[in-house]
Amino acid sequence: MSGPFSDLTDTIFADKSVLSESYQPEEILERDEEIEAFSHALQDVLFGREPENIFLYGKAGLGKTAVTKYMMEELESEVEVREAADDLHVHEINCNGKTLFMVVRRLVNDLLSPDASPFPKRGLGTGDAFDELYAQLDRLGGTHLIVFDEIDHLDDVDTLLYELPRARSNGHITDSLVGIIGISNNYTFRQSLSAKVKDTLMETEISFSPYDAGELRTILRDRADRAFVDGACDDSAIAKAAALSAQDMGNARQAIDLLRVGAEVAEREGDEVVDDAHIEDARTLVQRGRLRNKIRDQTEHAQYILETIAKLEERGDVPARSKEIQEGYERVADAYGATPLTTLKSIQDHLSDLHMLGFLVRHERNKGLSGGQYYEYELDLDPSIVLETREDIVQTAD
Ligand SMILES: Nc1ncnc2c1ncn2[C@@H]1O[C@H](COP(=O)(O)OP(=O)(O)OP(=O)(O)O)[C@@H](O)[C@H]1O
Repeated sequence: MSGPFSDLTDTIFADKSVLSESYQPEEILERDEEIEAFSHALQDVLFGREPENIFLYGKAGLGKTAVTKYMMEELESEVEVREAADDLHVHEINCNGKTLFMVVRRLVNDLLSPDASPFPKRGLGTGDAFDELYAQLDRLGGTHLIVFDEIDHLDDVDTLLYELPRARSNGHITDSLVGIIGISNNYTFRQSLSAKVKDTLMETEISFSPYDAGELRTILRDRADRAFVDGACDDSAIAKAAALSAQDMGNARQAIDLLRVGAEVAEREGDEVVDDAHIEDARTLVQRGRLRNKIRDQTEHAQYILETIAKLEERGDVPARSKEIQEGYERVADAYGATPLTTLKSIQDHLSDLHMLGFLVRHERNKGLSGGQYYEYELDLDPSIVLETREDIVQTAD
């Protein structure tokens, strides 16, 4: 019997998971200098000495997390064979959206013995959480490396960076050693710290620069060898994905995404080899995906305004003045059962924000001799993206 799946065979992918976000490469390519600096900073761990603090800086997708995971695994296996090294414990925590209390509490809970009850969410303060953290570190002993991802997002990072690195010299811990590894997208993070912390924090800084097209080609070729059936991906497709990502931000995640989506396009079209044209299509799809997310991030009323302009645009009624947009917006908001914003000024504020965010093009008009100046607006993206995204949002809300 033949069904919808019976004709499907995988002629392109040998192991698609190699192109997924969760895949951890066995080998890190094109980051020799960063790995060298990282090993140097970590070497004290092998001799049972207090680790250096390490801060990694760099924009998204430049390998900070991949390199850190790789270094931690390599260090863990080296520690096993070194007599002078203490037991090594690695802890990882993402600081985005967390308070200092939440972060310290999470660490305490990671360290507690499995039968102990978790540190309470309420009733105790950050000082109590630090006391418990120190007690647990000493209970376990050994060396603890704590990786704080997105450390610049932490609310009271000054306290963390004042307390933890000095825990031993201040006598809070005696039987354990602690090192901090901070990861941040923000190069000015260090400048934002208080003078007290800046003066006392001794750290090694490692900065990750954007990959160039050649480096991205090496990374992609290695992934492609594992991900695809032999001969299923043209070298020129790899070069194209590398070049497009290098032109943008030199982001390896983006380059890998282009390759994966390009291969999916080829597969859908029934082609057996991924080529440049598939990568071009992938770029359009990825860009559309990014725009959709950007639309979803807008407030409800900003989205109604975008939807209004998209509808005006489909009827050929753009560029439009804010008064016309307001009339359309009121109908759109009503249709969703929402109470529309009432003043023209609030619509104009939204329009100005949406223009700043790159959603709208704004034209300045003068009324000639009668004086006065006003603006007209139209979308700076395909109206179908706005309308489709809105439809999706409405459907998932139902
Ligand atoms: N040098 C490299 N060799 C192999 N794979 C890499 C390399 N650099 C990055 N990657 C891959 O690219 C993707 C993004 O890298 P990673 O998550 O390490 O970036 P990041 O700098 O931590 O970015 P973010 O701040 O966005 O988390 C991952 O899939 C990672 O495996």
